[in-house]
Amino acid sequence: MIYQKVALIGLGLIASSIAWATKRGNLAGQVRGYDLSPEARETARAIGLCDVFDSAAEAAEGADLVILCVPVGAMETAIRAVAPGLKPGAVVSDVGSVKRAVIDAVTPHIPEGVQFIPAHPLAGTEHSGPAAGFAALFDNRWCLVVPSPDSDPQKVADLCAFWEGMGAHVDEMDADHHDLVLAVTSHTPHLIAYTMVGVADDLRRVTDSEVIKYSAAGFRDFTRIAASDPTMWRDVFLSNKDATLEILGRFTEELFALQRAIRTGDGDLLHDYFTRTRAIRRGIIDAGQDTSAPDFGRTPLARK
Ligand SMILES: NC(=O)c1ccc[n+]([C@@H]2O[C@H](COP(=O)([O-])OP(=O)(O)OC[C@H]3O[C@@H](n4cnc5c(N)ncnc54)[C@H](O)[C@@H]3O)[C@@H](O)[C@H]2O)c1
Ligand SMILES: O=C(O)C(=O)C[C@]1(C(=O)O)C=C[C@@H](O)C=C1
Repeated sequence: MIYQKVALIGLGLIASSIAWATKRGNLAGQVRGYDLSPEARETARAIGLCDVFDSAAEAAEGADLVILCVPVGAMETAIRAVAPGLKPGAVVSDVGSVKRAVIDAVTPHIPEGVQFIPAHPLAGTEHSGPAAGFAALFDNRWCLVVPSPDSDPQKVADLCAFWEGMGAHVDEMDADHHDLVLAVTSHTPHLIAYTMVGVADDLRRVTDSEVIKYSAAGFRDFTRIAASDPTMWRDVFLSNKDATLEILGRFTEELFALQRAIRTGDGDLLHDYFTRTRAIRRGIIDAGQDTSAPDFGRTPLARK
């Protein structure tokens, strides 16, 4: 057991997965939780997720670790609600998909004697809410921990051990580098998926239901990603503006180059480009880093 009491603020996909994974690994004596939505609290109680309280302050009372599991734009409200009652020596962490904006929003509200050690598990699905979580979500996935120079090494080690206990591999990263890397690997790809599904939806008006009826596997993958939570992703893009716009600018330039190659019939350019990208994918698989197994325990039935 790593912590006596762990409190989860926001009981959605990530928090509910943390609750199940914590129980599976016997990592805490008690898991406490609160969600702003009365329906989410009711569902969490009904499925026996954790001890659910009717205020954030009560949930965080006496907790050794408080994890903010709310959308990035709600992190400040969440820390304000728990800060006055935090136990001296407690650690506050989060799971937000963006790190710099969360650090800027949360740090000013951390009381004396409490440490804020941000984290981000690189695992998720397109589902949300307390019923969407399952214990295996973090198995063999990365969790990036973002300590500051002031972080107590023992508290960082405990938080890393907690994530490892939930099945994750842990790495430490600087907040700005995290935001740039995630803009490439997660944020911009989501925006492209949202856009592609929007384009198909516009086209559907022309081709009736053909776009959906004959959708191939690649497009179906886009629709899965584009079904992700609108609040979460609105907040991600507004909070990681600079890095996303930088990567989107580069993406647009490449897209124009490929568009031109198609128009001018430059088959060599297209072939060279696709050869390069195929080598990247094969390199990932050869390095044993491919985690895109078809199901990967995503089904809620695998919860316990
Ligand atoms: N979904 C993913 O794939 C994924 C992966 C890694 C990290 N994240 C990050 O994890 C966080 C949570 O994402 P999720 O997918 O679990 O979202 P979710 O929509 O499933 O759950 C978020 C919950 O927070 C609650 N909430 C909102 N404001 C609140 C407040 N002030 N106090 C208490 N509860 C509040 C909502 O009612 C909701 O139930 C986000 O910051 C997101 O960026 C998500
Ligand atoms: O698999 C998915 O559904 C996800 O989009 C998960 C995903 C990702 O982009 O990989 C989404 C957002 C996160 O912050 C971390 C993980």
